[in-house]
Amino acid sequence: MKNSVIKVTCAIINFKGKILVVQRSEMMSMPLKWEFPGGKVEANESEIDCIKREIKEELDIEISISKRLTPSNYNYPNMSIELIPFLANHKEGEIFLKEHKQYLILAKHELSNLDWADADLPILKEIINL
Ligand SMILES: Nc1nc2c([nH]c(=O)n2[C@@H]2O[C@H](COP(=O)(O)OP(=O)(O)OP(=O)(O)O)[C@@H](O)[C@H]2O)c(=O)[nH]1
Repeated sequence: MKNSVIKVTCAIINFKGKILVVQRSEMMSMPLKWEFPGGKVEANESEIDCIKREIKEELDIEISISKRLTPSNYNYPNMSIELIPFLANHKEGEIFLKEHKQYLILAKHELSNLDWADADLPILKEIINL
């Protein structure tokens, strides 16, 4: 399993022109790192179904997807991931965090101040240049 690439989707969710970001909890791997909400694609699941499911599970909100951005391939010491980003809009529901420590809704120029998971850095760059 060590050599297989794990597919992970994540969502860059637009809230009135700002972007929702979440911080991993102390109990998760990569504790306290910031990331875009999302998670692993399950067997026989489409990327779009995956991101909608993960957002419902993690934040209890519904989103609509507007665009797939460029995937980021990253080799962590113990695993390799393909992180697949989607631009999304908040459709309905109030945010209720099920797993993460906290969330922030930030303007684009504020994003780079956070301590991000390494795989997210190319995605961050793409978003800032959009
Ligand atoms: N959701 C999400 N995961 C990310 C991002 N960047 C990044 O490196 N990851 C990594 O991709 C994996 C996502 O899987 P997950 O969210 O389903 O994982 P998890 O915390 O349950 O995983 P684990 O318990 O296996 O570590 C995690 O190892 C996470 O650290 C990101 O922006 N969003």
